[in-house]
Amino acid sequence: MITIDHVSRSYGDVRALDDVSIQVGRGEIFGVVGQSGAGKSTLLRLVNAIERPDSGSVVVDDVELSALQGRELRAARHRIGMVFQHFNLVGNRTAAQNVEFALEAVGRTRGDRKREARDMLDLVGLAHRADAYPSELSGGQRQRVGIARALASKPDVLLSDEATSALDPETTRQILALVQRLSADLGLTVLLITHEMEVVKQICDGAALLESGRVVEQGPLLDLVNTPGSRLAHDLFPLGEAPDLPGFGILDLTFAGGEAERPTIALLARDLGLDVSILGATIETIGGQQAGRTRLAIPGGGEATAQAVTFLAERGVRAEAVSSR
Ligand SMILES: Nc1ncnc2c1ncn2[C@@H]1O[C@H](COP(=O)(O)OP(=O)(O)OP(=O)(O)O)[C@@H](O)[C@H]1O
Repeated sequence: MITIDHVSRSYGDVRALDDVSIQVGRGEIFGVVGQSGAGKSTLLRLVNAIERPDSGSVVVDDVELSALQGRELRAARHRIGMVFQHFNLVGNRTAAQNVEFALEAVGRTRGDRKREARDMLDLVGLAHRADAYPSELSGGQRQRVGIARALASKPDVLLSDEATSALDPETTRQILALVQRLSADLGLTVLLITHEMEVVKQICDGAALLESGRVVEQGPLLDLVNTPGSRLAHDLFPLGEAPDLPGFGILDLTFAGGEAERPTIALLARDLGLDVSILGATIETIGGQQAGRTRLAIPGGGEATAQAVTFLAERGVRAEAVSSR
């Protein structure tokens, strides 16, 4: 649905994007993460056809955006909805009128606009506040209006620019659940940029990590979790600094999919006769499957730790020795 193919974009001497290729399938929710200045907003502007790449191509729904001009370009933009961190609502217009603006842009009649705007607000659970002004709405409600507006022209693609960064954790969860439901119900493809790993964990099917304009990792979330040394996996499931425990080896285990449900650690302790301690664990449901990381202290140091790594590998659990003495 979205194919970003070998795209580069520079501003003067700054190479904001450097040979970036990302594919997002229809109905998929894909997250792009990276530190400030990594190139996330630039990427979104290219997918939104606000800017063009210096080289490479951006194809959305089989249409190459960089080849379009004038009316065709405007029509293609209406196939793409956008939500923003600070909602970007018009302050002296009601929630309904904000949504009607988007419908006016695609040429709906006045009567249709009113009806469709109410329908859209209903879809995001805000029909009862249709006549409220943005200043009378909470942050979460404003973002619901922003989503209703973005989806009013019935786009195939929703782009989200840090849409939950200004919201508290509970409101963030509710807005993400709404986006996930809309994506499933409407077959909407979602590309979101965020610096919040919680967002990626809660709703993304896949993710890419951008660094200085380059993609350093990308893939389906469960594959990333299973990739040795994956930085995204470490960021998704942080265990913090490894403690210094003399006489113990420290092992970080990564579980993804079915292994999380098996009593692997109990087997390790029983079969190898090790008094294993669990120092930390983080387990979540990703794409309907359990995934996470667990940090163990293995008594006996190097040899016992190596034995444990082999034991776990034989059972499909990846273990990395963090430190051993
Ligand atoms: N219009 C512009 N003119 C000049 N430089 C720009 C422009 N837009 C982006 N850049 C530069 O390109 C690089 C990538 O910027 P971009 O805004 O895409 O990063 P980002 O990952 O979105 O950062 P943030 O999370 O802070 O928004 C930065 O070095 C930035 O200074």
